[in-house]
Amino acid sequence: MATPLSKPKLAANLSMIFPEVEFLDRFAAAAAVGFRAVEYLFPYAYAKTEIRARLDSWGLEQVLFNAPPGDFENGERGVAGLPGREDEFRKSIELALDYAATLRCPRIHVMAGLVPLAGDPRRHREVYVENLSWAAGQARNGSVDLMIEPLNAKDFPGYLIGTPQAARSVIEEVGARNIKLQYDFYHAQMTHGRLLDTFAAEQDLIGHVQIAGVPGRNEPDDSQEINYRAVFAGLETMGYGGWIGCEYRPRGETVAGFAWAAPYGIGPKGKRQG
Ligand SMILES: O=C(O)C(=O)[C@@H](O)CO
Ligand SMILES: [Mg+2]
Repeated sequence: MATPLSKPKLAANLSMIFPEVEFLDRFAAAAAVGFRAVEYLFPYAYAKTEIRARLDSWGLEQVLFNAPPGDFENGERGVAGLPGREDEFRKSIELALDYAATLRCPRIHVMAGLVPLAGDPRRHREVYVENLSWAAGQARNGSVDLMIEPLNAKDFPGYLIGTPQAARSVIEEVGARNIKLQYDFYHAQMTHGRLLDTFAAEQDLIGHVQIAGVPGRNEPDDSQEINYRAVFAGLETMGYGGWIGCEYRPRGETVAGFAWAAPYGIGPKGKRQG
């Protein structure tokens, strides 16, 4: 059995965990079980000062959120790679950077978007590279890194970036040091497996990590395909010291599902990670 990573830096994904309480109350819930950092999809329905106040009240660090993704409710998954949406993209980055400054958040996930069946993937990729090049310049002023994340094709059919290799080729073409890869072990297992090998191959670009069990995207525990004790041990061996977002859908009540996280100080008796 792999030795647990001595102290994986776990961040609570407030879009997925603690659905029992309202969004703004999830900050308190995360702190109460021992988290000291949070991430989530979108803050834009709330005043940035209100979120800042929650972070301060509970002594939490904001480590990631997403740029506005287009019409998310109606299925859009980002506009960065959508031809004809360049103005909207620029406004979305300006808004995200404004929130990032107040939330003191060093990372923004920029979703690429879906290529329609009749679309030309090469054209979408071209627009994606152009948009990211512009956004990287804007983000550099605020010392923010922009993340791009390969998403699996079962949950996100048509998503422009499906593999770490595709992400790498975009990042290298943009050539900006503040564009990084968000490596989500859930999507990686759903798409290609060989998790630690592929992580090692891309590690020079990786700026953030997320986890969930496969196949259900539930708690990352022993009932699921991925052995996270081995993953955490591998990350430690490779010297990954960044945040690990807990981006999963609890099967039941969130706190009752934290048995997997107890060795890392998260749970009903969770003490704050040092
Ligand atoms: O679904 C994921 O995985 C994410 O990290 C989101 O930011 C995109 O839906
Ligand atoms: Mg993810």
